[in-house]
Amino acid sequence: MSAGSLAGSGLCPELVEALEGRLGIKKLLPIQQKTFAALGGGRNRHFDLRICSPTGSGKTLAYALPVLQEAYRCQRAQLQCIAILPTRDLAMQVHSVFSSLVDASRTPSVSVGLCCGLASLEEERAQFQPSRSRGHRGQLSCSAPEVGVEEGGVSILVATPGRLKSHLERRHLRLSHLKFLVLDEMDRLLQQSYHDCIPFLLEEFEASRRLKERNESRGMEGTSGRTPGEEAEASNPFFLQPKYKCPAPRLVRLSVSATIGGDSNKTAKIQEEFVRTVSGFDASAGRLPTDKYELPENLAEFRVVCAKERKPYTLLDLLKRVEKQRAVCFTNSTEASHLVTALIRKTKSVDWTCEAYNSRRTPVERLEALRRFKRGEVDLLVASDALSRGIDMPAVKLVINYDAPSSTKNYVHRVGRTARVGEKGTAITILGGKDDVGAFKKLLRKLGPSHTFPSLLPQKP
Ligand SMILES: Nc1ncnc2c1ncn2[C@@H]1O[C@H](COP(=O)(O)OP(=O)(O)OP(=O)(O)O)[C@@H](O)[C@H]1O
Repeated sequence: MSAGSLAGSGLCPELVEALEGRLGIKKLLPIQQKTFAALGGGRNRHFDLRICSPTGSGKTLAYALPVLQEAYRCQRAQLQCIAILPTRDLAMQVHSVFSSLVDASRTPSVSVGLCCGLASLEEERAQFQPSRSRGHRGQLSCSAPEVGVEEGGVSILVATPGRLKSHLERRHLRLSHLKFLVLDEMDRLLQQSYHDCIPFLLEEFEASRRLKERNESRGMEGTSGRTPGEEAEASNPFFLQPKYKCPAPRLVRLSVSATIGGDSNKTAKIQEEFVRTVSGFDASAGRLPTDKYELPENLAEFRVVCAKERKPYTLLDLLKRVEKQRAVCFTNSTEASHLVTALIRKTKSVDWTCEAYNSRRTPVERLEALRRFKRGEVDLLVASDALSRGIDMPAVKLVINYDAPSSTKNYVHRVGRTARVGEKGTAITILGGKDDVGAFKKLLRKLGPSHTFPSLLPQKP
């Protein structure tokens, strides 16, 4: 059996079938193997976990697989996992990863919901309503329902912070069975103004757990025997045995990012307990990459230097020089993204088709732009940093930084849209004058002594 093969991975048959059949995945990537092992296939919930690994290394499935395996094991229509993503586009992307696996596995007790503001609060709330007609093999909880809170409904909820908070404030969600809280792009979630959602969620979870314990001690909950899920587990060799029996559900926080920082003041907000790290970073395996980031292995980096005011011409010249391919061009603002798009479209001698992708466009327009890009109808997406984090575009070959990135993290996430999952990719940064060159040199120092400053783009690459 080869390393990482699905057959020897400990994954349940539903997931193996879904991965192979729906996603065409034949083996697990290193960060996926490590995370699955650390979490004992979703059963080991004795510590919180930070999942740190370079862009495009497969972190989404790294957390999705143990979460789903645990949901299949339990076979209960209860909310077991909330995954929080900083933007709507990312939430939709992660929702579609979970959904494609769940749809392919045809396990009616497990379902996935999405709350990111695409629909009204009431429409989103409908996902949390019990759906007894689904004929799930598990059972709805015997515990007394909390006032205003629905039982049943989705097992995995993917949400943006603001929207999740709105549902929590209205008590639309029952949290007492929650096992996993995923904070994807954790460092960005903590940066944004709405990060107060996370302490709020943790407080709600605690309150809900206390209520459940009170109810149990008053004899209101009558589950003494094994659940159907536990019965199935006892005879199922695919589920790993836990080292210790877990008492009441413990909330495991899974923090995920290619650039998790070591700022303990910020991470304190997440209230991690006995935190461990699984790392896909070679040099710092087992430790947090606090001030050191890593780029994808097969990334070729170049720079082009020009006078500030000549940047538009330099970009056009670049597009004429390099072979037309699927590419993303980053700007530092939505205005610049629109201006650059208009410029390329107007320039007859440049035959790249392009679209603007930024926060000024509606979510539907952005989704459509992404779809057209993925279908190959658009060669170049001109994006503000709305696209720099997490968006998965497997076939991107080239990233152009029209505006120099503002930080090391920003550079890592931008260029990480290419050279994903072992593919080759190129990043070209346009530097407008000495100041840009100096600032860029400074921010790249954080990539460590082994990183060499990108060379000048050859005349004929
Ligand atoms: N085991 C696997 N085998 C082959 N491809 C995989 C595997 N797991 C994931 N992928 C693919 O790898 C790509 C990148 O995965 P993903 O988006 O999870 O990366 P990431 O590490 O979260 O990146 P980022 O840090 O940029 O968000 C996706 O297209 C995904 O389908």
